[in-house]
Amino acid sequence: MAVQYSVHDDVALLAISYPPVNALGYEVRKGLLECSGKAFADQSIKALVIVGEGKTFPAGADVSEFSKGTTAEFPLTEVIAHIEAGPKPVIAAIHGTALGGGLELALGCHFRLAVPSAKVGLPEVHLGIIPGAGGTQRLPRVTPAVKAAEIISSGVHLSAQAALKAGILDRVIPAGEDLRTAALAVARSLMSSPLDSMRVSGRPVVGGREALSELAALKSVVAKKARGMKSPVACVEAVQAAVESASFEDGMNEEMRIMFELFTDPQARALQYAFFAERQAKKVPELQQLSPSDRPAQVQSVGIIGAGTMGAGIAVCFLDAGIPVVLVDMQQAALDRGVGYIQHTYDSKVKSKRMAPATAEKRMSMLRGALDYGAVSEVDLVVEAAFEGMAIKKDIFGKLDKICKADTILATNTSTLDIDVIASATFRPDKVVGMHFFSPANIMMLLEVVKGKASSKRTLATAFALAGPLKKVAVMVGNCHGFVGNRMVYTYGAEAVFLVEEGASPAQVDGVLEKFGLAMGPLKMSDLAGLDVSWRVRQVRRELACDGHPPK
Ligand SMILES: C[C@H](O)CC(=O)SCCNC(=O)CCNC(=O)[C@H](O)C(C)(C)COP(=O)(O)OP(=O)(O)OC[C@H]1O[C@@H](n2cnc3c(N)ncnc32)[C@H](O)[C@@H]1OP(=O)(O)O
Repeated sequence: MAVQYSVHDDVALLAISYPPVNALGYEVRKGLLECSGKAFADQSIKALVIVGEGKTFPAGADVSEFSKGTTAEFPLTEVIAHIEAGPKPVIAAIHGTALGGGLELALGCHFRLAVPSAKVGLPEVHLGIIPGAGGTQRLPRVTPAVKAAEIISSGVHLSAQAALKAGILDRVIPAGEDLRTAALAVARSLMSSPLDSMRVSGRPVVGGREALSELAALKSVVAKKARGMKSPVACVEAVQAAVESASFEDGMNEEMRIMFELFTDPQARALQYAFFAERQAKKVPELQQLSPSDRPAQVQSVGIIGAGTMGAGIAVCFLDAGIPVVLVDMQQAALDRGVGYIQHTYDSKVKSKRMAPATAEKRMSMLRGALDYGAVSEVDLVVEAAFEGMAIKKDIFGKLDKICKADTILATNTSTLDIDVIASATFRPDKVVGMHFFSPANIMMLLEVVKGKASSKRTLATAFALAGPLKKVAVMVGNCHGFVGNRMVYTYGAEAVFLVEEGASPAQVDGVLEKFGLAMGPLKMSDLAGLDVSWRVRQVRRELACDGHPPK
């Protein structure tokens, strides 16, 4: 049973049990409709509570159904309308993440209660769609329309406190208090209250038509940032429809029209594919069911060799994850530049109010600069981010092997070079692995974990597990020239250069691709990564080339 029904005196408790995230799939929607109908019809029941079993309130509609077409059976919009229109108060008791359809369900309830650690949001925009079960119409009826549009178009997850402040939640219970007990008490306190004012759909849009000029301004900001993505703009338009429509029903019809248009769009299909692909990438067969000795090592300190753009960017990733860093460079000037880059990164976050000054200070206090390898002798992991040259890398790894404690994992950030050759410079090839970050390392999400022929499961599992705290998407790749990311970039970059050779200006080439939606054109990207790096890579590719073909 996807929804379990239990009676607590005069309150019915509907517990959604549909692992892993209680997504609102067919069985859940059917269960909610049946169980709420049963409670509404039972004279001895005076109120209902909806909770999620396990780790969360529903985290959204079941995205896996989108391509199967089963969302049309017991549509979520109708389930929510049935609950909202019902004759008895329904309390949403939220823990974990009430996202997308989950928050839409809660907004259809008459009271929203949450634990302090709960998060809520409408992240549909990341799947190329808009909240299509009333979210764009109900959210602006509990929080100002412009704020609603910001929340929906950004897909941000709000903390329980922020959601309470915004009017999205009605109460946050103190930490440690039992959610179900608190929800049952709220249900009892509301049993004889009139329901009309508790039905969000019956309320006016917060801010009314005066919000329209601010919404228009927001739409142009969002359109600029969206770079061709349709859903962020559509999110604002759906909220505009809430303001402009004569009734809630008219607004709902417009939401449905926009949703229908986006639902089958290739952008939505691609983003939904990416959603599942990212999760699939986590499931590396050989790293499933690890024996205790193969499980990831605790990484409590990190050494980074090379204070250039990559090294400094990687240092920021670890500092942000709360892991102390020793940054090593052989040149004082280079070390100063690297530390300066890190300081500048935090200063700009503080300046733009994205980080509290105390947090920035704490991160900087976890950074130590050094001019010799001896400084990393005791760290758990070293990430080498020196120049892209095999002789340099082998020399560094040989030295690290002698200096570092026996169980230190040695990772290289090489973007192209053979991990096995680098590992051969050590007496611990099982503890050598590639951890290839993409420039700028503290911003780009992808982390290639490169598997050498001797890399042990524990080494690979450690590098892979770091993706969590580093907030990266890790992908396990084989050891070949350029791995996966750069093999794609070579072809893409080469075509860009051919266009320049044929007469287009670099600005034109980048401009067209940026207009298409890329954050940065390929030629700007080469500038950022360093033209010297590309040059070195081309030299190696030429040396490795066989009969004029690129290396395998
Ligand atoms: C009509 C409505 O407006 C339309 C919608 O509601 S669209 C859906 C909106 N909701 C979302 O986009 C939320 C998507 N999910 C998430 O952000 C995250 O999964 C989460 C924050 C809930 C949990 O994160 P985390 O703990 O890191 O677990 P994560 O690995 O992402 O997911 C766990 C599993 O749940 C699945 N899952 C998560 N959300 C899902 C969803 N909405 N539908 C189907 N499966 C989902 C994942 O595919 C994964 O399955 P797997 O173990 O088989 O690979």
